[in-house]
Order: sequence, then C-alpha cells, then structure tokens
Amino acid sequence: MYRILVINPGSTSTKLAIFEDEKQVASKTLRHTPEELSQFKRLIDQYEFRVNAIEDFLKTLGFEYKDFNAVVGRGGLVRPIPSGTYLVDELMVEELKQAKYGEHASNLGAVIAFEISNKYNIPAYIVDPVVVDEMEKIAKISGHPMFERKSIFHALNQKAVARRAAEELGKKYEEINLIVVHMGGGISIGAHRNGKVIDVNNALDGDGPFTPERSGTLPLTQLIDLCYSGKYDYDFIKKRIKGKGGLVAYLGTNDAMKVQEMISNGDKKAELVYKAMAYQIAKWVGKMAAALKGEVDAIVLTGGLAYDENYMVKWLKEYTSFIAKVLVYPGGDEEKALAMGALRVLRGEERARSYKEEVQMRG
Ligand SMILES: Nc1ncnc2c1ncn2[C@@H]1O[C@H](COP(=O)(O)OP(=O)(O)OP(=O)(O)O)[C@@H](O)[C@H]1O
Ligand SMILES: CCCC(=O)O
Repeated sequence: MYRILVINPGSTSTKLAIFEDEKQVASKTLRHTPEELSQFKRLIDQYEFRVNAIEDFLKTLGFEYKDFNAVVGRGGLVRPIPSGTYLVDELMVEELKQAKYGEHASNLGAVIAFEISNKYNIPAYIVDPVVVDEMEKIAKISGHPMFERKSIFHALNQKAVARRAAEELGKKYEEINLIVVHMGGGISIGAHRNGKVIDVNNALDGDGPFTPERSGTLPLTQLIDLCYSGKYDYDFIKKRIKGKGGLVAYLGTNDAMKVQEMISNGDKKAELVYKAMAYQIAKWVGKMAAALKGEVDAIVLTGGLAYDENYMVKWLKEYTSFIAKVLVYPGGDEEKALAMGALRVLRGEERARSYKEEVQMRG
C-alpha cells in the first residue's frame, strides 16, 4: 500500500488529503479570507502559514511526514509544459520561489512538497500544473504582435473532470469535445477537442469572466487611463485585477455562499452582480463552442461555485444548455487527480517526467 500526502494550495483555500492507494482516507479544506492573506506581501511569504495548516492537519490525524511514500503538490507557474506527472526538482523550485513566471498560490505546492521530500527522503511530484499548454497556434494570436495569449488555467481539475465526463458519456476523452468550466477563486473555460485543450482563457491575466476575486477582462482604454492617472501605483492596480476584483470589489466578499445568503435576504445588488458573473461565464462558453465549431458533446461545470444549484448552476443552464447537455461535478477531482498521478508513478505504471529535461528539450 502506498500512502500519499496531497497538498493543494488554491487562491482562497488550502485543500489537503491523504490517500492510501486509490482510497482517500482523510481530507480537509481550509478557507482563507482576503484579510488573512493580505498580510503577506508576496506569495512565498505565505509559506509558513500554509505549512502550519498542513502540520495541524497531520497532527490531528496522528500522522507524521515520514509515514508517507510520496508527497504531491499542485503545480504552479513554471514554464509551459505538456500534461503529466513531474518530479519536483531544484530548477522548478528555484523558479517558483523567484516567481519567475508569476505568482500563484499553487506555486507553493511544489515548494512545500520539495522541502518535505528533502527532509524525509520521499519523492515529491506535481501533476498537470496550471501552465499545461495544448493551445492551438491560432488561439495564441492576441490582436497585436507585442502580446501573446497564454494557456494558464485549472489544468489539473479540467483534465480530471473531462475524463470523468467522458466515462459518463461512455466514450474515451480522446474521442469527444467538451467545454469545461472551472469556477473557483479563479475561473477558466476550456475547449477540449479530442483530449487536448485547444483554447482557454488565461485565468490569471484579466482574460475571461470576472470571478469571486478577479476582475476578468476590463474596458481597456479605461484601464490605461487609470494606470496613467498618477493616483495609483502598480501594486494597487494589479490587486484590483487579481485579489480585490470581481465579487470582492462589488460586494466585499469572495465567498459565494455569503453572496447567496445576501440574495436570499433580498439584496438586489448582490443578485445583479452574481447574475452578471454567470452571464459573463456563459458568454465564454459561447466563445469556446465557436472554437469547437459547434461540435460539443457536453458542457461540464466544476469548482466550488458549481455547488450552487440555486443560482449559478441554474443560470448557466438557462444560458448555455442550447449548446449541449450540462454535466455538473461540484468541487472537482483535484486531490484525487494529484494522488493518482503520483500513484501511477509509484507503481511504475508511468515514468515521472523531468522538468529540467523538458526545459532543456524545449530550449
Ligand atoms: N457549497 C458551496 N456552495 C456555494 N459556493 C461554494 C460552496 N463551496 C465553495 N463555494 C464557493 O466557491 C468559491 C471557491 O471555490 P474553490 O474552492 O474551487 O476555489 P479555490 O480552490 O480557492 O480557487 P481555484 O479553484 O481558483 O484554485 C468561493 O466563492 C466559495 O464561496
Ligand atoms: C490559473 C488557474 C488557477 C487560478 O485561477 O487560480
């Protein structure tokens, strides 16, 4: 039996799980408020805060790090790489610590896993990091040669739920077309054509719908004017786009459950803003339907917001079910996908990819 520790740092949560082979024997989701996280200037400053959460979780269950055969973290903003399980190495950790390719909570997954791996001599892996890139060339064209559209999205969960949907449809993932909508602190909408994500919004870069705490695409000239108004510095503007945008900016919370409560209590502004979020998500589903030339086997809704059947799921069905049937997998399969990625390698069913070699090969 292989015991695996799963560490999944998200933008508004830390999700932890323990697997014994295929079986999840424990799990915990810790939610973090914007106030709690805003005390840290840089993402890497959250290291101790997130490690303490892991150690508390293990202590309550009576486990120690040495009881595990592997530790697997959600992979972050490294260079664009193909889908798969990667052994965490020094190059990857150095790039993540320096945030060379950007800051994201999942950067901490590999960094924490690597520390544990070194101290306790157990392997550390990441699986399908947020930079998995299968985008078609045509989708990368932005509108100006100084800019390129990038594939940065919830690759791990999108791939995991897409496989689950294929199974439910009685087909192979490689045989079907899906639009997968991951709705968490960030939101990504991917066009999956025959097992590859050929187009997707860059969930980190003001590209896409607004989200619980991100602005999504903003009116460009207004944004430029604001940047040059002399009133705000770089960090302030960036925070309006990521961290203090979206629901947080309009309603003061990134917690959709609180927004649902506001709506139930008759708050009309909350209803309008939350419905506008559904409306923008639906329009992105429409874009991806066009990318797939209308050949869509199913639309898959997932992530924390997919738990909300009363509003979000209902509205999205109203707007998009003319395209294809809508399957709903609330939360998602991220922890399982991470554990299974590590398990396949531990069992020798798959070879862990080397990040260093991948980087050398791609030049
Ligand atoms: N049972 C629920 N009903 C409604 N909304 C929920 C429920 N559970 C979580 N959410 C909402 O989902 C959002 C967070 O989703 P999720 O946990 O997928 O995000 P995350 O893991 O922090 O970020 P990301 O998925 O972008 O990495 C929050 O707005 C939260 O309030
Ligand atoms: C980039 C995917 C993860 C997120 O939106 O936070």
